[in-house]
Amino acid sequence: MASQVREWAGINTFAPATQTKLLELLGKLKQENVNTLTILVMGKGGVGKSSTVNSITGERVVTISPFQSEGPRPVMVSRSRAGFTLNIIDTPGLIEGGYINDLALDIIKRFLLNKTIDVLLYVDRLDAYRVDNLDKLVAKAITDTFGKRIWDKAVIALSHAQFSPPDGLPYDEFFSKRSEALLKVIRSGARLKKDEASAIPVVLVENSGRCNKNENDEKVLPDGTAWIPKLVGTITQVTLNGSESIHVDQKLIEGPNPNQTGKLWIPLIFALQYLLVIKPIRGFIKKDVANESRPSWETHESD
Ligand SMILES: Nc1nc2c(ncn2[C@@H]2O[C@H](COP(=O)(O)OP(=O)(O)OP(=O)(O)O)[C@@H](O)[C@H]2O)c(=O)[nH]1
Repeated sequence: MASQVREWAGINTFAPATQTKLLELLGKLKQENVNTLTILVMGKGGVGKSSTVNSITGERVVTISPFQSEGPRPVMVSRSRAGFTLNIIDTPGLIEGGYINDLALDIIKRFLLNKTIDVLLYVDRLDAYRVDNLDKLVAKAITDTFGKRIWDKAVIALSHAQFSPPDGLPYDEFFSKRSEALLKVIRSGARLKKDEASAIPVVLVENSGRCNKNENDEKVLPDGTAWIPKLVGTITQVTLNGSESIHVDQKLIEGPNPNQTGKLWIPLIFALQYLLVIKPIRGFIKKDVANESRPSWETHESD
């Protein structure tokens, strides 16, 4: 199967310094016997999911549109390099008209059947000023679909990182406030404990062609960090963090079967019905019959 996977040619488009760092990270994964890495990219519509997939691969593998794309279809891009396979699954936005797009979620689940998710890349924008109930619903939908443990394998990526915060607010302060607010709403939607949520790493992404570069021609954040190696480094850390990857099987897709669960109660309900209703009624009738005074005609006849 590996022979069908296309060579990861896009890595050659990165600045040499970025290429070196990426190859080092792939080497680190291979050293730990991780030869395949599958990243699931999720988030609301138009936040930069597809652009981030293209940035990581260094290729235009998925189409980008300024408008929310139509047709809720996930796409898996696979690339191999030096015996290592990278799979990235781009998914459609999870919100449609102010609600969770259940159809998109269902299609994503079925697309993932028999696949193993090593990392969940949850994308949102840095340049947003508030979180709302929709963010909470998205986090809840992800937990309801894949289970709470998927957040042990999560990295949050905030796109549009080359952004100037309003009112002269320092960039770091804006970033930490935005991260905190998002983690808080994810925590409540995903039903995570405080420490589980604060363990989720948040990294910055700038997909624009106008992203600043350093003297080595690497794409950098406003603080000078080369963001592609930083993002892939964080993905590597989460891959190797010891918590289990999420295998999507039929059972996970279908969830607990309510009919099956109901059936287990049937014998117990019958037993309780017998003990609490039928048995006492029988006893009561028997007692009643025994106590009944014989009718006068019966008494006469026997005289
Ligand atoms: N400046 C800037 N623009 C971005 C960035 N990421 C995405 N965009 C733009 O935002 C728009 C939406 O980006 P997409 O990558 O298609 O977003 P998406 O989340 O995949 O969208 P859907 O597939 O519709 O859910 C496009 O016009 C992108 O060019 C970023 O980091 N910086």
